[in-house]
Amino acid sequence: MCGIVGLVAKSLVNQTIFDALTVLQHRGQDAAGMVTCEGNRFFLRKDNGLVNEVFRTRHMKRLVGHVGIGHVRYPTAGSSSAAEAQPFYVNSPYGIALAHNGNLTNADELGEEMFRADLRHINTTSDSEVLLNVFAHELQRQGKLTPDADDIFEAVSKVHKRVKGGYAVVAVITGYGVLAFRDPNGIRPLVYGTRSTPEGEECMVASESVALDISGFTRVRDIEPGEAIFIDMDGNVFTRQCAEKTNLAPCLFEFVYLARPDSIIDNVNVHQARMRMGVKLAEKVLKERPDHDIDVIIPIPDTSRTSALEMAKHLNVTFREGFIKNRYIGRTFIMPGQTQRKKSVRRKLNPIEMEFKGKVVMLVDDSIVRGTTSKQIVQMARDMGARKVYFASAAPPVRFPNVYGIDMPSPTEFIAHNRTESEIGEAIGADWMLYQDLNDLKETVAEGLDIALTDFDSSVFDGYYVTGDIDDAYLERIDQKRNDAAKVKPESVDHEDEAPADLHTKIQ
Ligand SMILES: O=P(O)(O)OC[C@H]1O[C@H](OP(=O)(O)OP(=O)(O)O)[C@H](O)[C@@H]1O
Ligand SMILES: NC(=O)CC[C@H](N)C(=O)O
Ligand SMILES: [Mg+2]
Repeated sequence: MCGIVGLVAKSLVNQTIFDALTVLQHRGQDAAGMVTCEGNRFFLRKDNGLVNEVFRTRHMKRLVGHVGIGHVRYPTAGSSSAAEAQPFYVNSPYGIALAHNGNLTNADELGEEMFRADLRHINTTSDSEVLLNVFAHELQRQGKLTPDADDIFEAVSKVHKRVKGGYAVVAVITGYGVLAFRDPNGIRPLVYGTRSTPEGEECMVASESVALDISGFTRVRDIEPGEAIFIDMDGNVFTRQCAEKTNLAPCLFEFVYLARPDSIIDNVNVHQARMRMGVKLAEKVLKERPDHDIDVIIPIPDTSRTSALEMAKHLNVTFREGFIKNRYIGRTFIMPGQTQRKKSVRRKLNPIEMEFKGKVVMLVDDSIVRGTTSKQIVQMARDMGARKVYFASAAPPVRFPNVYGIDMPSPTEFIAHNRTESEIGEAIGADWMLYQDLNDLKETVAEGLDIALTDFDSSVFDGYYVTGDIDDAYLERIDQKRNDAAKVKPESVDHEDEAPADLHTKIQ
């Protein structure tokens, strides 16, 4: 789940895009990039690293123009080399740069089609480069010297016909403006907002509304599944539904873990949804063990804090921050390798002994995927003298691979693989294991909405894939290609050495 942003402003966009990317950093920590456009020229800076490492003052000074897009990357396809950082660029037609959150499930077939039928060259193993080329090809086929919004929307309609998977996209077309669109199931989030300035209205599109908030944009609405929005260079906004068949089925994991709590996604207040997850967990505790002996509820920071606090309140049990998080270490789950993830948990979280000693503790996390965090945390709680250690997860067991933009390709790597809930508890060393039920989780997200939200991409929990194109052979293929062992490279191999040479003018 990368983070994307697109902006058409009345003054330079570089700082506002930078600010947006810093609050979308939780969606991708591996690479960052930005393209700005002035007149008929693009300016590109992208590299591996966090936002404030990639964009130094010297780069920012040269990212000129009042139109641009940005990206933070968490790879789900191809390699993690800097050459696959986004945005990607093609010079024809017009000059287009594109950034993508999600994952295409037919990228291999499309890549082949690009080569054989569309006579286009793809230079990396990134699915996003394929997506850009499909769009470029379809826009070129409109055959216009100066395309208008209708031509651009027509090309997006064609993209929806060819591309499968999860995709929220921002693109900038040289001299014309910024385009954004969302897949027909609305799997990955996309929202837009506006800001008034003395020079006129400015428009931003982003993965999460928090990006709008911090720069004073007012959220207008989510982009609908299949819908596209085009903002021309003067800031005029055009929207159109470009897909024939749509069905809102947002990724349930966004609400559990991926998104920031201060975002609103598909009209769902993520913070409130997580609070309700805590209440549901408390209800389940009371149902399973009405005479429970929990002394204290301790969250595993950061993401579970919101639900753990509400769970404690509902159970009338003390809530304590027993683990202190090192604020300088990023999210462990989205780190690229298991060795790094494993090491990071201990460096990131340190227990406070008095909160554990002699107590029956209920640890709460938002989710358990590989069990990297929970195993170590339970052990830490015991080392601190906890009498009993219980564990609750605000999401059901993660049992199935994700194919829409979360790098979880390999079911055998999940702690829940071939284990019942109580066996998972044993595997992480907990005395009692409590999981949220899937229906309860869905209810916590959908509660209180004006328009009913009934469908979700809940594939990681139930193995149902909303795009309808996923079979066992596909899952087997991505497992072989992207499991942790397949990704491990000998220490001596420098990713930069394998990267295709830079083809485009890039600000160094
Ligand atoms: O079972 P695992 O494979 O360990 O994955 C699940 C854990 O990873 C995430 O935390 P992360 O450190 O990424 O981010 P957070 O600080 O936002 O909680 C998530 O919140 C769980 O704690
Ligand atoms: N997490 C994502 O959204 C990844 C986008 C794209 N598939 C990539 O690997 O770069
Ligand atoms: Mg966590």
